[in-house]
Amino acid sequence: MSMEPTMVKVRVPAKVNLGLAVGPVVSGYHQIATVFQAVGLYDELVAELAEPGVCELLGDLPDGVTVGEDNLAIRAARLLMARFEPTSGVRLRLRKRIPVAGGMAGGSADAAAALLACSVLWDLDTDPDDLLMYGAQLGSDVPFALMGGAALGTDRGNRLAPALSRGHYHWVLVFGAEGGLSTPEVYRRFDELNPTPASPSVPTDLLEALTSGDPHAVAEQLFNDLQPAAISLQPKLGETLEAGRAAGALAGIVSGSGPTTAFLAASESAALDVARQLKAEGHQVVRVQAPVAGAKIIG
Ligand SMILES: C[C@](O)(CO)[C@H](O)COP(=O)(O)OP(=O)(O)OC[C@H]1O[C@@H](n2ccc(N)nc2=O)[C@H](O)[C@@H]1O
Ligand SMILES: Nc1ncnc2c1ncn2[C@@H]1O[C@H](COP(=O)(O)OP(=O)(O)OP(=O)(O)O)[C@@H](O)[C@H]1O
Repeated sequence: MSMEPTMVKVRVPAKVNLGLAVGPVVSGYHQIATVFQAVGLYDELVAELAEPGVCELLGDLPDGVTVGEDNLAIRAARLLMARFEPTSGVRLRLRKRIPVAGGMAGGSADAAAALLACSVLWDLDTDPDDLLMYGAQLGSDVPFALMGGAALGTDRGNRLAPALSRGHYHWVLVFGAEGGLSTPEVYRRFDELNPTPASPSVPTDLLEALTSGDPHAVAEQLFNDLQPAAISLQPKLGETLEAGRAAGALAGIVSGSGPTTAFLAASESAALDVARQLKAEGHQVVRVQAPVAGAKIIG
């Protein structure tokens, strides 16, 4: 009797970049230095065994994502299928909560979830490092979605080292009200605004703040080199950042390439107050804790 499961369910988190330094382009990608933190906002993916050769995605997906071959979850499953030629196929079901084109690595999260789910479903001979390597082939943010927690990312963002982190952080996320932002477009605007960027690095002050466990210290060190580019494409983001600070957040930043904005609060009750006020002003708001684990099997 086979002990292999016929169905695997994976939960995978979104990310924020606590610091994002962007440098020059090398081979089509910007060199970056970033501190990733996985936050408690999750997509869920179920992978079920299917007839040989089948690789398909079902699910009621939000605007901007299709179930077709370009979906990152499908691309991840296809990559493993081509590499390992499993005897059965796979049917994926995706439940998205991470905003699409929101700067929180939602598509990357789904690719990470599919890699993990399919490797278990097909009982593949892969270790965590193999999955990180396949992830990097699918997108710069995919390895971190597998790893979770807090990490330093360099090169294209795909080369990871775990970062020491103490404490729990309370964030209020505000989703973009004017649709998503295209990551390549934000990087292009960055190039227009910064014709000769310096080689990127993460300040040790940020890493030290993270080990202190003090949200006030971390709040002082938050930065995002893509923020001016994102604001230049969606000027209202500047007003949202102001609103979050006025509502009592310690600091606010654009998350990654935006347009999600992330506000760090001093405590859970402070986050509740910030969220309540921003909601009353008409913003679409979610409260999350961080750091959380990376892609994980939950059934
Ligand atoms: C903004 C961040 O989310 C910060 O973590 C990432 O840098 C973006 O990572 P991602 O969405 O996984 O990006 P990928 O799917 O690898 O690349 C999409 C496109 O974004 C641009 N891109 C991405 C990553 C990078 N280091 N430099 C880039 O210039 C490139 O035009 C690339 O073709
Ligand atoms: N499973 C998926 N979920 C969301 N978008 C996907 C997925 N697969 C492919 N895409 C495509 O990728 C584009 C970027 O989506 P995504 O949600 O990953 O953006 P993002 O969160 O801004 O990315 P990042 O933070 O990594 O830059 C979408 O516009 C969509 O067309």
